[in-house]
Amino acid sequence: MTAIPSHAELILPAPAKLNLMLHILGRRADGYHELQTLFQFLDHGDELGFSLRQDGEIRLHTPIDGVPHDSNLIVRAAKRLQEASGTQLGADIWLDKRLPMGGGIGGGSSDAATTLLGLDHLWQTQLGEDRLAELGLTLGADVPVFVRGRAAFAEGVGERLTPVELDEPWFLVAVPQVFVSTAEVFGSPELTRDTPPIKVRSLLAGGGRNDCQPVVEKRYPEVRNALILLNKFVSARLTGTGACIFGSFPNRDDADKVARQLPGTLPSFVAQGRNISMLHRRLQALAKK
Ligand SMILES: C[C@@](CO)(OP(=O)(O)O)[C@H](O)COP(=O)(O)OP(=O)(O)OC[C@H]1O[C@@H](n2ccc(N)nc2=O)[C@H](O)[C@@H]1O
Ligand SMILES: Nc1ncnc2c1ncn2[C@@H]1O[C@H](COP(=O)(O)OP(=O)(O)O)[C@@H](O)[C@H]1O
Repeated sequence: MTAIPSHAELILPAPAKLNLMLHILGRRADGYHELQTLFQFLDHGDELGFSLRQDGEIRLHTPIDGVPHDSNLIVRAAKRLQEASGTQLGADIWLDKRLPMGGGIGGGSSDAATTLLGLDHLWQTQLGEDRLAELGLTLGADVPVFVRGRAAFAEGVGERLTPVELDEPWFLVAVPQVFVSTAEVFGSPELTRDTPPIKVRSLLAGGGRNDCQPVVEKRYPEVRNALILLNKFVSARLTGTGACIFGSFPNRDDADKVARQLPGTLPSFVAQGRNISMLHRRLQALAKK
């Protein structure tokens, strides 16, 4: 059952992402970390529904437990777009939450990007992708890549994006049942922050790792145990700061077979890696209508 009513005027996906690798190069004066990371989208995600309101109100009708209405990235994104565009319009919004939260697969950031693009379309504010990516960055480091919708090599804190063409394998993503705090991982004394920068070309030839993984494995036994388990079938790696881990397969069947062998205590899903996000594919289809 979807949480989105059939009368919603616009229904759009908010896909997950994976960090196929994540290197930490250093720490900036403001405490944020300089990264190099490779983002690819998954054909699996949340879904959002939008309808116009003439009274300027932003109403999210599907609250998330533990996230107050005005802190929800969807509401924050909608308000940021109202301020930036000066529109007098508002919106009713519904979220069908399918992605695990705080899992390193970017659900909150993707919801924010889908809200920016969806309302820009509905309100006809026509801010353009550059301005929307800029607005997105004020909501979170991962929002711009979802606004752009192209698999990318990211530098800086994730905002300097170079689009890349990657293979599109199938991924098995396992979801250890633990919440990993991004701030705790980045704040850990044992985190290595001195990986030398690499060129995107050498990365595409293969390789890379996730520098956060040793810290997360040490602090979160649930993640360490899940990695041990998945590594029995496929080379497994952490995405972002976790808790989700993933392995890649040449086809869906192989991924499904491994998924069936994981214990019930380790939920998982299978999805294809995509270089153009399904949000953008949907928006392109709408533009052609
Ligand atoms: C690590 C990545 C990789 O894609 O993803 P996730 O695991 O969150 O999905 C992101 O860079 C996460 O970016 P984002 O999700 O915006 O992080 P935030 O919640 O804003 O950051 C939480 C905290 O982590 C630290 N932080 C975050 C990003 C960064 N480049 N350096 C940092 O030091 C900061 O202390 C910040 O206050
Ligand atoms: N719409 C939203 N969806 C998910 N999380 C949200 C949302 N709005 C705010 N948040 C907050 O952002 C945190 C990180 O969410 P999420 O993007 O799922 O994690 P990650 O960046 O690790 O993939 C959540 O724990 C929650 O407190």
